[in-house]
Amino acid sequence: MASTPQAYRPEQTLLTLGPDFYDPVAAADFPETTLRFRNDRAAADVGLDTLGDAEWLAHFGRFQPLPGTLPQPLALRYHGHQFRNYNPDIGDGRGFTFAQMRDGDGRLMDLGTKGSGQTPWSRFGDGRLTLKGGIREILATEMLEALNVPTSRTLSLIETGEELARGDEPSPTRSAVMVRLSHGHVRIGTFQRLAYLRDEVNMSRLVRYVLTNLYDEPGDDPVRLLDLVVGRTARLAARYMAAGFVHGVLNSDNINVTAESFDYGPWRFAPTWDPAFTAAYFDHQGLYAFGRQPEAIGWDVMQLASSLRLIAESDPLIAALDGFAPRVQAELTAAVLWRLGLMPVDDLTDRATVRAVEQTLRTTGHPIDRFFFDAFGGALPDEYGEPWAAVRTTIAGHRPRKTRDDGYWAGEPCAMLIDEVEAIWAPIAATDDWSMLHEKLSHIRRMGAALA
Ligand SMILES: Nc1ncnc2c1ncn2[C@@H]1O[C@H](COP(=O)(O)OP(=O)(O)OP(=O)(O)O)[C@@H](O)[C@H]1O
Repeated sequence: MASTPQAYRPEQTLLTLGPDFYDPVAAADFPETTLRFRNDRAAADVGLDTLGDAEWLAHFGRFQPLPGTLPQPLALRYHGHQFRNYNPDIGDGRGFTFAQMRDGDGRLMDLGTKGSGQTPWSRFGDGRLTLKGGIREILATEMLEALNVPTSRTLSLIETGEELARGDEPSPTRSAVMVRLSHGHVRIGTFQRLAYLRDEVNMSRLVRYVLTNLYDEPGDDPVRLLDLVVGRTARLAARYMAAGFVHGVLNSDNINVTAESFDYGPWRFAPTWDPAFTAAYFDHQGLYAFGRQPEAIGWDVMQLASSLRLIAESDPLIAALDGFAPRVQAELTAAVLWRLGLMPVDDLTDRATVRAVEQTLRTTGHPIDRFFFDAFGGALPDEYGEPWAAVRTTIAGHRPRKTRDDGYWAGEPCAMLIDEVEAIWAPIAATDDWSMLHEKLSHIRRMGAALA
């Protein structure tokens, strides 16, 4: 991420896809707009940190267009497999792409919304987001960013003064509108929709759009695109595992082809290394359980390959898909070593280290966050007894990537288990006390700085 102040560089590249990809929409007219969270660190990466609070509210609560970018919000069209069932009736039902711009690294970024009102794709929904849902999204994105998982970032959360009815929250519950900063909003489901419609022209156009604008590789080769997506999604799956994160709803409409993680609904962090740990209460089969996430993401990428069959031969697509499992393995090794603050040695040694860590975490049921905190830099404290012998030996064979000088290591590990999420929400719900949230965010950012 760029560290110097960035100029605001607006774009409207999305319009080059043409009107078959989206529907112009308008934001809801909210009874109030109260600023609850502005992410100036993310804003600085796209030159928006100079906005005053009044301008911030005007753009991210009232959706007055930002200069030079999209003239009107666009609700994107997409389909997707939800828990393996194909659903052709989805699309942006409570959000839209509001603006596009370059970040400090020159990447094309989107500002997308959640809870901004109804669209042609709302079906039975109210188009709204609960305040608690927005806060959960802030917590997930900040934690994942600190733990080196590629993720969308929560740019803004504004409370909107409506009363919402929800089955999974005591109702009525408070409303909010969120803006996220994402490296594109092209989902695997965006491709699936075109395959479903057998629309070859737009499929080729979408391949070109993604390669040119999101992968910086001008071209139109669907196999090349699949190969790039395989590599990036393998990395995402591995980093979820090393972070102990369970996304909860890895449907194909929730997989961005840039493999930036997004859409934080019923997510949880796993307290222990339990492959069967499940986040969503409605995931009765454990389809998206902690240990099944690589398989779930791989399945979604297979749907991308099937969609691309519309314009490509199957053999090279299958060959590209075959790269997924080995890449997950290699990325998992790298991600676990990174979280341990260790340098790689050689392939065999690195894999042995990661295998020992995984097995011992699983058999001991030791808290994940505690272990990575204690083991950072390669020396396990004495309290870790006999069951940890193999881990102690293997990690000592690596040079540290970083020392433990940072003040973060003198405190307690920063975790984000469900009880703490609820504990952060409770004082906001009861007395509008936001202090716990802000304390937590600063602890998360201290962890991020200590790990980076
Ligand atoms: N309250 C709602 N009103 C209208 N549509 C909704 C609502 N909640 C969810 N949807 C729609 O249902 C589908 C699945 O919802 P999901 O929770 O995966 O997405 P989301 O959180 O709304 O958005 P995103 O995937 O962009 O983060 C999407 O098409 C979404 O727009």
